[in-house]
Amino acid sequence: MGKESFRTIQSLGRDELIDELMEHNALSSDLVVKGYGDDSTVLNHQKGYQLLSSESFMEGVDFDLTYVPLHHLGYKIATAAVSDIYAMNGSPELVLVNLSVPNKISVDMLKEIYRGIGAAGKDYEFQIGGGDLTASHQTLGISISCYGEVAQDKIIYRKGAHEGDAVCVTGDLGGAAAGLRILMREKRFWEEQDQQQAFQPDLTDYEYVVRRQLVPVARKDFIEKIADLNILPTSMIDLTQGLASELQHLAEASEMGVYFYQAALPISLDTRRVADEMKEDVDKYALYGGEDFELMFTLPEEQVEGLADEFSDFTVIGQVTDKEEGIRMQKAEGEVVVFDGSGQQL
Ligand SMILES: Nc1ncnc2c1ncn2[C@@H]1O[C@H](COP(=O)(O)OP(=O)(O)O)[C@@H](O)[C@H]1O
Ligand SMILES: Cc1ncc(C[n+]2csc(CCOP(=O)(O)OP(=O)(O)O)c2C)c(N)n1
Ligand SMILES: [Mg+2]
Repeated sequence: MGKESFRTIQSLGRDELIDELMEHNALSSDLVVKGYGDDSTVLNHQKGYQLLSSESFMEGVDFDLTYVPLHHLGYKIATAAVSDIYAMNGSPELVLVNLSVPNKISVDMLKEIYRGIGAAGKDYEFQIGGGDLTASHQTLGISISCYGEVAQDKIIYRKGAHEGDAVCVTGDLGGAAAGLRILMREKRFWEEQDQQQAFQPDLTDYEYVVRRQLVPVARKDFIEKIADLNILPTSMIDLTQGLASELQHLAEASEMGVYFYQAALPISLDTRRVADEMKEDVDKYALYGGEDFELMFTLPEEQVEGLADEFSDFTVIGQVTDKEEGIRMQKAEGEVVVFDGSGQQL
């Protein structure tokens, strides 16, 4: 391939890349209700829909073995995979685990990863159904595909948000990014020492954010609560990447705009404390940090109170607007900023 034809992945962007790759897909099976482009793939099923989601973690890109306990790694990747099933209002049933294993990883280390996946299986109620195992030269790679189910009249897509709906998020945002900052700082500190000792930082002051990074929890509780209350959000997505990017995904799929308030972003005090210490803007953790695995959903205004009466761990951050209005954030001081197509703030 000539050098002029070498297009870098960065030059295209993630969503455009996936679109281009998928141009090679030749078939459109009757089984498939929604192919790629939402949190899970949706298939027809006698009783409802089947859901499929997939997550890959590469050492050095998605995790760093210096500071990630292996059972946490197993739990976290399972969380990431089931979170996409919950984001469709489904329940996970089974996962397939693919491992690419370098020589530096022992049997006991792999068993630790599986202990984490098994613990997630108990919490989220899925079975480990099989997988694949291959060797790798240097780096550990793990991928989990998750199979789940949802009743036809309960499925929630990214599309479906209506003008005027409240835009809501569960839990708090930016904690995982704050935790990553702390772990990276401690690693740098350790590297600057003579590295005689194993990496054993004292993280007691940062317990909350470090847990948010290492062992995030998918919001099964929210899915169960809305089922109990018979509340059906009009659209939903999980927050794997930062809020800005997922707002873009939801707004685009729904062909709507979103107006939201910076001051309304739910951010814990522990997360704020880390940003202060790092002299960084905490809202950037929430907007661009990612890995919070919270759910963002839209709900007709008149249903918000009913949900709030029964479930307190969610926040209204704004409302759905006309598509022409784009994605806009009103800053605490009143200034309004627009987000462009890539989710970056203009
Ligand atoms: N390599 C790929 N080929 C085809 N589709 C892909 C690929 N990677 C991701 N997708 C699809 O793009 C959509 C978004 O994926 P992704 O950004 O990984 O979402 P999430 O953050 O919810 O895991 C999904 O529908 C997924 O199936
Ligand atoms: C060593 C290390 N580097 C970076 C991160 C941060 N990180 C890893 S995955 C991720 C979220 C986005 O992941 P991506 O693969 O783009 O998401 P998906 O395919 O699931 O949408 C972030 C912020 C991390 N946790 N550990
Ligand atoms: Mg998702």
